[in-house]
Amino acid sequence: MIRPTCRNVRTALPKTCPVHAPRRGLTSRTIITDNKNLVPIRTNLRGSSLLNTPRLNKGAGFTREERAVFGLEGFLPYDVHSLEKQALRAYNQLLKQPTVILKHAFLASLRDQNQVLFYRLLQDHLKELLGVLYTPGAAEAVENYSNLFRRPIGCFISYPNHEGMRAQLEAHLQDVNRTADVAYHSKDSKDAIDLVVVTDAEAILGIGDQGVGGITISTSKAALYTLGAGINPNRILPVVLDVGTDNHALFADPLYMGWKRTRLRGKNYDNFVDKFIANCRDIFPNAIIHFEDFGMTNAYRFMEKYKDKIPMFNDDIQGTGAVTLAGLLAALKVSNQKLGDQRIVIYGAGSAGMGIANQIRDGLEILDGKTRQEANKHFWCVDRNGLLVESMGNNLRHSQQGYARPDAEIANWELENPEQHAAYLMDVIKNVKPTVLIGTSTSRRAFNEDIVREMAKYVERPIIFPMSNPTALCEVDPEDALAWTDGKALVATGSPFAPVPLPNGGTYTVAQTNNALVYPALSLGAILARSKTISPSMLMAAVHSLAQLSPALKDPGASLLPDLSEVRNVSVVVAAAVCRQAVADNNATDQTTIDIVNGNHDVSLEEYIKSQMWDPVYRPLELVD
Ligand SMILES: NC(=O)c1ccc[n+]([C@@H]2O[C@H](COP(=O)([O-])OP(=O)(O)OC[C@H]3O[C@@H](n4cnc5c(N)ncnc54)[C@H](O)[C@@H]3O)[C@@H](O)[C@H]2O)c1
Ligand SMILES: O=C(O)C[C@H](O)C(=O)O
Ligand SMILES: [Mn+2]
Repeated sequence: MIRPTCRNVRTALPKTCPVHAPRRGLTSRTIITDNKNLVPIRTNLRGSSLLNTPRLNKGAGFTREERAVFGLEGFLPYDVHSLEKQALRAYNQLLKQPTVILKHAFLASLRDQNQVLFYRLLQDHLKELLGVLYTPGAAEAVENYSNLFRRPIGCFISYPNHEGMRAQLEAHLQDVNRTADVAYHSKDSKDAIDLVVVTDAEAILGIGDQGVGGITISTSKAALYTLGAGINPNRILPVVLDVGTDNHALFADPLYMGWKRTRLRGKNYDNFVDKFIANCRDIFPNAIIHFEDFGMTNAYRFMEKYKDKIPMFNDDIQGTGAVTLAGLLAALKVSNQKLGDQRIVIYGAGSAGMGIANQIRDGLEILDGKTRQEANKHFWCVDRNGLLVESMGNNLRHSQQGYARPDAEIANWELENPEQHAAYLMDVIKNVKPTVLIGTSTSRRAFNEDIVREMAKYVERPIIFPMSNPTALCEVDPEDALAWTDGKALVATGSPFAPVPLPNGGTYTVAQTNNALVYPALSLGAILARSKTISPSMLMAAVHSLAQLSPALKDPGASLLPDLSEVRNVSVVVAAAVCRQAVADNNATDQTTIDIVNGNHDVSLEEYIKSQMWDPVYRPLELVD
């Protein structure tokens, strides 16, 4: 039980209300005891307006008293149903949907009707439904966005309307503030948004440019924030920046709903994104900005520009780097190896690939005391044109440059196809004899039998992480990787896979190395700390805390990382590590969190984090004029 610790109880609330205001003059958050779900939400909506407001609607769950107060009796069938009963009905309806895409559409429409029920249904069946809502189901939903469209969710910032951008964002703020939720909002109306998840949809998962349909990746990531870290869904703004599309199929589709122009590039694009960031900082000054699925060059440029100035991160680069290093550290525990002894091949040197390299490189520097130059030598990065080598010069992207190998290194290699004047994956495997092979190439089945068997010739426990999403783009099926290595490979994938029966009996549980195991907690920690930036040390704290939760540490045959359906428990631990690091680095500005981390409070950090997490339950409603 969390005891109330702040002194100024808000007078406007009933005496029993467990809400305590922050001390004056500090930027601390409201502390809510574990009775937070009893705090009423105030609204002036009644009748069908209330039923049509998903964040307040309870449908058949409205009590008799609420039906009387809010004028609902004539709008609802008589019987009052519990949330459990409603969730059962919704689940039965979902099961009748024959395909993943129809299940996804059903969930989207439920989210549009009754927010609590949507999250409750998902929470009750998380393992089963994650693949529908998130990867891989989200990929199909993005591709089919304009055809399946019913009602918009999220925020659409379209270039042709750029002059009205500020007003459009302010309209979203007003929309949130219209339902003052005193359990989560401070009095400052600008404090209504904790998190902005933004994509420009140029590189959605591994399926490329998806134009306005990219909103579904922002809304799916947002839902995972709520399910995975209890971030209040009404305090997250999912955004698509519609800057046109270079996807010909979308152009040809008469039902396409985005801006039908080729993608904006150059100065106008930069100004547009900068203006978006500036507006967000002004209108939602406390919000973390999560960048998702931007094209590689833009992803790195904007991350470099803002990461030391504002609380932002790029999930594909930094979130993916963090989850992969955590998985790798767990795998090395199983194989009894040191990070500093690894030879690492990254196949697909894009946003995710180079983000992974950067995070492992940071690990080599911090954990093994290597210099940057020494650390870089542990990597061989292979892209479309083969192994990255120094003579590629200006053809190398900025983020790839430190990792290019000297040309002299491959001069004596016997290449499979010497006429191509480049070393490809098989050449690298034969000559480097890597211990770790990571796939972020979107190249389906690129780790074929020859590649995997060749790798396994030289290494006792090959570590193979085919990270590409969705499932169909995975570089190797875990079942194959295990069969070709006599069950010795340590495998983890980006998309979910079923456990694999092993040749010698037993099964291998395939860890899902998906950034969803990290980003919800990373942001939750940063939100609670109100950290000025999301620093490398906060990311490293997330890595270590996640790696320590690896089931494989206790049982070498178990999954390398906790199951994604456990993400809510994982997030408490990881967010605590992130908060502690933010405080240790003087990066935190929230006085309550600072006090708790420093032990100057009678709640533990973990208890406090749990108390701040939003639960899918019906809260009381209070009618106001
Ligand atoms: N598991 C996770 O958490 C996670 C996170 C982010 C991205 N991903 C996945 O990683 C993949 C890449 O995403 P990204 O954002 O880095 O995209 P990206 O476009 O930035 O990078 C892909 C890179 O792969 C290269 N490539 C393409 N075909 C190749 C081939 N045949 N051989 C070698 N290289 C090839 C491209 O040139 C590019 O550099 C996607 O499938 C994405 O879903 C997974
Ligand atoms: O969305 C995911 O499942 C992970 C990642 O961000 C990706 O782009 O593949
Ligand atoms: Mn992504």
